[in-house]
Amino acid sequence: MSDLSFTAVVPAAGIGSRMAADIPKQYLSLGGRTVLEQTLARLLDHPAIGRIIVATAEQDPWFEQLAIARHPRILRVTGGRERADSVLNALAHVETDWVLVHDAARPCLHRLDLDAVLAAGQQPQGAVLACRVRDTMKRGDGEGAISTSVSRDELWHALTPQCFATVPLRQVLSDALAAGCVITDEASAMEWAGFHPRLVEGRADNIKITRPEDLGLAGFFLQQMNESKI
Ligand SMILES: Nc1ccn([C@@H]2O[C@H](COP(=O)(O)OP(=O)(O)OP(=O)(O)O)[C@@H](O)[C@H]2O)c(=O)n1
Ligand SMILES: C[C@](O)(CO)[C@H](O)COP(=O)(O)O
Repeated sequence: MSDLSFTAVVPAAGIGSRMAADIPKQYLSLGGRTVLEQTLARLLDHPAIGRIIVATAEQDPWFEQLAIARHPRILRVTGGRERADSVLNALAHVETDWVLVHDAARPCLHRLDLDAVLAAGQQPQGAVLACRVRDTMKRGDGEGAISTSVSRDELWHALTPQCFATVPLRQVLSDALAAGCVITDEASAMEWAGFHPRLVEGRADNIKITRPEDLGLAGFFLQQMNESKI
């Protein structure tokens, strides 16, 4: 697939509160570049991806300092209060029939996983990269004790990229947010509208850098990836 049929949307407007760093986690150093630059490099390399629309915070002073900010395929737009708002703002600038949304905080995306979710996503239901739960899952009682165990059969971690037809996603995300739904990924909005996105099994090292311990892990995964030239 090399027809530039996808636009990538990269939500990068978060503050990284769980990372507890001095700057938003997408601008922390990883493998000699920022997290965001590492993520964008994975997307720029793919022949099916044309433009990349990066949603940053309105007052973000860091993005424009990056050389990649002047890349001809990259457009910066202003994000929103929540991740879903940032994605919706970016979707307003997507002109292709198909779009993939990928977190700025997920730099360890393997090419084969990106190939797979792009191939699976070009159909009405869309597709999300995901990995099966490995641990026994518990639901807490809210007071620090186990309420119950949750069957891990068919329990998945939703990752990104998540791929959909642009027009339906834009409309459904707008409607779901207007209806007051809590939307933490694009698939949630599509499910709310009755769609059943495909699950594309991906690698568990496609981690979302969220907490301090994730940065070192991401550095290790990236080093492994670069050594194996994936
Ligand atoms: N209003 C927001 C909130 C988040 N994001 C982006 O969505 C991705 C996933 O969100 P998350 O990991 O939750 O990032 P933060 O919101 O920055 O983290 P935290 O919840 O710890 O503050 C990140 O790339 C983040 O920059 C965004 O574009 N706009
Ligand atoms: C989109 C996502 O990465 C899929 O797991 C996740 O929902 C983002 O959640 P966050 O709370 O915005 O990090």
